[in-house]
Amino acid sequence: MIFRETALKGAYVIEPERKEDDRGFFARTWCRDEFASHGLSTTLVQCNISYNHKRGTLRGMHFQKAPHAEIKLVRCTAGAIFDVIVDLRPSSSTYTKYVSVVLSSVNRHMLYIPEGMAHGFQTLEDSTEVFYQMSHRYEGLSAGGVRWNDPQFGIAWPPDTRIIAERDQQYPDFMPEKELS
Ligand SMILES: Cc1cn([C@H]2C[C@H](O)[C@@H](COP(=O)(O)OP(=O)(O)O[C@H]3O[C@H](C)C(=O)[C@H](O)[C@H]3O)O2)c(=O)[nH]c1=O
Repeated sequence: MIFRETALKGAYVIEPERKEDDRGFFARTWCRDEFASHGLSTTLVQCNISYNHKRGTLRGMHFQKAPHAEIKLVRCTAGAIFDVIVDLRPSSSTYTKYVSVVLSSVNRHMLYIPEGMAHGFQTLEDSTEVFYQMSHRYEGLSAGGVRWNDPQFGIAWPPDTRIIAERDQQYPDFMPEKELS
């Protein structure tokens, strides 16, 4: 796998290395030793699927509050997503900055998301499916979120007619520091 750190420290775009032959190709999408050698978590507690009927479906921006903060490895196994992470680590030099990347069933790129980041995506195609590996179990009572269109972050989402859950529309404006309490 090829690991490229993003502008947000600790977040990586990971590209599977294809072993091609005339049948097609084989590639690893996760390897404990390779992840450990890059200083990335090898803790796997839960795997999730997110299936989305329509292009323009926007889920996020979500995180779990401490002590249930989670590391995520996200990839798109059908269709394509505009994937976004926001740095919510007050001590980080990129606090409140975001990074976006297109993950698709064609490029097979993955996004490794460390603790302290909000994550969300907008689907770019109908029938888009996302696969997650999580370092921590789901703790609904620790679920936190910031709003996808919060001016504090200024995320440049692809223009589209969006499908967004009521909860995701209603997060209050981000208040630095207070949000992470
Ligand atoms: C995340 C999660 C949810 N659920 C249940 C809770 C609800 O009954 C149902 C849908 O949950 P929710 O509406 O929070 O799903 P999303 O809006 O897709 O949330 C996800 O969207 C953004 C993009 C993320 O990065 C997280 O994976 C996650 O927060 O699944 C579970 O049972 N286990 C889980 O790990």
